[in-house]
Amino acid sequence: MTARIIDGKAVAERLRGALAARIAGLSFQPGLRVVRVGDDPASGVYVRNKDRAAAAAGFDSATLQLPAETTEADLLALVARLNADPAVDGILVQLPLPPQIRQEAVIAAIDPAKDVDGFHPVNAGLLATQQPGLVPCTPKGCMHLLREAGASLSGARAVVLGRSQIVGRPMAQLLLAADCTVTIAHSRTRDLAAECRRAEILVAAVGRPEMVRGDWIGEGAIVIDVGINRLPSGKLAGDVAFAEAAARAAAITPVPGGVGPMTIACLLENTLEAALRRRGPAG
Ligand SMILES: Nc1nc2c(c(=O)[nH]1)N[C@@H](CN(C=O)c1ccc(C(=O)N[C@@H](CCC(=O)O)C(=O)O)cc1)CN2
Repeated sequence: MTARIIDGKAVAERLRGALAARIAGLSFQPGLRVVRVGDDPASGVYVRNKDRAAAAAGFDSATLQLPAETTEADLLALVARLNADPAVDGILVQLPLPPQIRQEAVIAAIDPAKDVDGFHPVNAGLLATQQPGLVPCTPKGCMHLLREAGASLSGARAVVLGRSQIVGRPMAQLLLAADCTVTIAHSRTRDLAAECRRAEILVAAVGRPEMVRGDWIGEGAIVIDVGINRLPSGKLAGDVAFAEAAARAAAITPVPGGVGPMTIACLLENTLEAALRRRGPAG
């Protein structure tokens, strides 16, 4: 079998186009503020791409850049100001944060109604209890891609490799809500390869370049690779050994050009959703 490549860049472009059309019909511009602390170069690229995509789709978007030595108290004060600003519908604090700032404290300080990352415990709880809330962008993007690949989810055996708060756990919740039979596998799982091989849908989110080898893939599986790992050569690699896996899978996402662009498109989707919930269609 040679896998169909799931083109995340194209799907993201379509989604951004659809969002732009919806925003053009509104009487207000949904507001997004991205906060970057320090000068992590990868974060710089992601934040610029978010700003560019948001502006092109018609959002009122701005990045607030803070120095690397910013204190937790200063960042919390900025979050409080953004929470109170009626022009701001979505707040995203770019991760990772410098070591003097507790990520959980900052996430917990964001108004859940403006938490377009979907990381706040209130939004995590709403997802876990199948109530409407803001859903983390990367898992949401993976669900879009699975639908795009024509995956029939109901009753399918899905394995999520990785148990992070940001990707693995919410991904498992979304697959469960779509009636998959879900296994979360992780570093302590016995015989990871065998668990993965049983999957009809495999979502790899471990952050280890090409850890998932071709013989971990069940014949005809749909493989979603969340990993974006920078190799010493400067090249990007996913968590899945792409060529080996593509020889067995029915469909697979590439890196780059798979899940990454969907993360940004879903951030915009969440910002529009947050704006409409807060303001209603007339603003
Ligand atoms: N507050 C958040 N911080 C971080 C998140 C997040 O969802 N919220 N996710 C990642 C980084 N990220 C978005 O912030 C992100 C990563 C990668 C891409 C992307 O489009 N990647 C391209 C390749 C880009 C390159 O050349 O480096 C691709 O995969 O095609 C978008 C967003 C951590 N922080």
